[in-house]
Amino acid sequence: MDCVPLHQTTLHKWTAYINRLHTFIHSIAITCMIFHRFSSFLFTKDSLQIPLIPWLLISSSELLLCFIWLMKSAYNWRPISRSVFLEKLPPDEELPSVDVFVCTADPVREPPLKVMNTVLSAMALDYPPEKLSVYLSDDGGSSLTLNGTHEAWEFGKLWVPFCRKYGIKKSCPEAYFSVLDNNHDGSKGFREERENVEREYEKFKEKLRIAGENGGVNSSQDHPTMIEIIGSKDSGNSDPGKSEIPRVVYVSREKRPSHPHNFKAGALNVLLRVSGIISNSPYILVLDCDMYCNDSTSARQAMCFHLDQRISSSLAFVQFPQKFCNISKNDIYDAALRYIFVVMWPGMDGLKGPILSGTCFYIKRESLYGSSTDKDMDLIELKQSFGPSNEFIKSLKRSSYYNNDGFVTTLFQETRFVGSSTYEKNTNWGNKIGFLYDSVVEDYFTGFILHCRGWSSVFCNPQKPAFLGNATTNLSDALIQGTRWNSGLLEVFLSRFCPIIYGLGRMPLLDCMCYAYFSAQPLYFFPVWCLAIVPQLCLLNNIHIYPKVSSSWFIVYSFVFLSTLAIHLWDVLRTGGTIRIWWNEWRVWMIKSVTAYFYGSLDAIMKFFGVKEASFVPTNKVADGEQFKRYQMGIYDFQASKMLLAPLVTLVILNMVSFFGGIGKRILAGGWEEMFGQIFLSFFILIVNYPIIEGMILRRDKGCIPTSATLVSIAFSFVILFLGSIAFIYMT
Ligand SMILES: O=c1ccn([C@@H]2O[C@H](COP(=O)(O)OP(=O)(O)O[C@H]3O[C@H](CO)[C@@H](O)[C@H](O)[C@H]3O)[C@@H](O)[C@H]2O)c(=O)[nH]1
Ligand SMILES: [Mn+2]
Repeated sequence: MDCVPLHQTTLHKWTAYINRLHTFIHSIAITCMIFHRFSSFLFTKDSLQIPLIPWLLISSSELLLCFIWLMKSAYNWRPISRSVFLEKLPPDEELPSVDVFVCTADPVREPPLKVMNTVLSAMALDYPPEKLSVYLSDDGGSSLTLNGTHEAWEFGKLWVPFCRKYGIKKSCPEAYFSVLDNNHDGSKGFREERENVEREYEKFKEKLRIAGENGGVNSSQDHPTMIEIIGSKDSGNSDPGKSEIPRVVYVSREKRPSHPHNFKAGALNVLLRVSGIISNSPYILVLDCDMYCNDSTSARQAMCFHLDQRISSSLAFVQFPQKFCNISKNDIYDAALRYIFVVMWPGMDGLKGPILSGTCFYIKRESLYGSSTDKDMDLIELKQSFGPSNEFIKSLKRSSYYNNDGFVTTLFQETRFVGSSTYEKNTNWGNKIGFLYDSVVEDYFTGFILHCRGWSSVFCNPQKPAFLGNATTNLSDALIQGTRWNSGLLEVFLSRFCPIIYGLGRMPLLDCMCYAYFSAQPLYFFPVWCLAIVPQLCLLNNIHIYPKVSSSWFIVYSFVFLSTLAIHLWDVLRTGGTIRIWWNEWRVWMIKSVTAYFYGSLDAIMKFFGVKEASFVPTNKVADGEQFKRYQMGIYDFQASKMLLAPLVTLVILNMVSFFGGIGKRILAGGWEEMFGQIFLSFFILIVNYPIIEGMILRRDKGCIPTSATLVSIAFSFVILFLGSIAFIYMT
């Protein structure tokens, strides 16, 4: 059979050349720098005489920065982009079926209306409806969500045919009705129908609102399995092959306090089993409850890769970028995670493919079943891996099937069985099959193991965002979320699956470096903390740690500094960013290093020593009006816990003291040449973190830094300064 190419790949040759050249030059510079750092300490008796402890801290920081930079350079090696040929897809009858998994966990932090919009947007995907099933996992076990699903189904009966009839791509009702549609304004029939659907949508919203007001409280940690195939009773559709709207299944797995439920990964694995028994589609779209489909053609786009015979056999998943509808122009918290989706993922796409990113991906079911589906496994072995359900084991060998009315009670019982909290006991779920449990960033870890097993992935980043979600738009939420991610990432780094060790030999070196960078990234906290404290204390105590301005070694250090700034600027500008974004990303990086990376690392280290258990606080999806306004205006909102603020403010105060103190001393005692590097470093830290100074001194609104946090930080800074001076007097 002829192999029709369904997509095409473009290598960004010039970008790759420039990147590689930079990597080469920068490597030479950092080698010189490290050489100087060590030789000036060990051999020469020149003017750089640093006491042992500061030297150790500074040199290990520099080494760590170099190591992380080296890993990161792999992302720049071979950036590509891709485009698809939708018109070359096989006819609808030949398309494989798709199961959509939507996860929700908490009706308060994740309002049912949002979740239902996601469900509806998935129901209205531009795909044969009989080949589409939408599964909603409700970890909260909330009657509000179940009730909402019923209402969504009712409204879906109107919404889905409406989208199909008029080819509406923005298939999320809330998003669709919030903009005036001028594509179709000519036809009167359309306008009438749109008005009618909009009225029904308002009614639907009202019903959810009223239910929300009267809703009871459920125990999200302790409830039985609850599975319902919505609308199966009243579908009245004698010919399921011709159904108008996709099947919707509500799944709330059993949760008991005595059994670990493994958070989102656990929920997804239950969906894998339940859907295996019900529809067993070969491809699965995974969505977070706040990520709606913004372009209904995404399933077809994904099929342009999954069905392209040049790559399909080893392709595990097609990852779309996470994009957000609530990002402001300045995006002061870098909530869009811009760098990840515009620089890193396209870079990995040129290698074995991007990292699995939690949501917005179409994955091949088979890839999640590990090597256990080998044909020659017998029933006992299969049951040891997959658990005792016969029906589920049967599904492993059977291709997808759709039976609406043929769905009998015994099968239904079986779905409840596979959703029970003890089902996975002594099986390979979460360990070798399904989404993996070893890290709270189940996406990163599962993707890593898939790549280790030889699967590849593809990054599909169309002009029109295929999915849109809600990003965290306040400092507190962003840092709490970042702490969880970084804890999970470092957890992998510290485990036996550490990418640079486990990955080597299982995947190409460059991919290995990309994975290593990601999991080592929380360690940025160490150099950032050190370089924001040690040179400053040295400055105040007349110890110089960088070469004199007139020395040629000074050029090496300056070059490393400027070249790091420059390559980042190049990355931002070549991907359509601005200087402002570049500067902003620096600031966010520093803020995160001091807080989220730091606490994330602490968390991971405590888990490593068994002092702490894994936890997953779902991110808040309800925006505070005032905070959101400030975010939109580009004004930092420092309403966060002291635990998050104190480190930031302390370091800023410390740098203010050392900057002004350092200059004062130079005026009195001279020594500008030796101390220039350190004075500049403090200056740089201060201008990058200017909003913190502003929030502490100049602002008096609700989002400013609370006086109590400032006082605590002043106390901390004095302790550090005091300890620093004692240590230096003692050492020198
Ligand atoms: O016990 C849980 C906890 C969470 N979730 C769901 O998981 C999703 C992601 O949770 P969220 O609180 O939104 O976390 P984020 O940090 O925003 O999520 C990012 O990071 C996660 C890994 O930490 C990935 O799984 C996500 O896809 C990615 O968007 C949401 O739909 C939740 O409802 C569950 O189903 N069960
Ligand atoms: Mn989220």
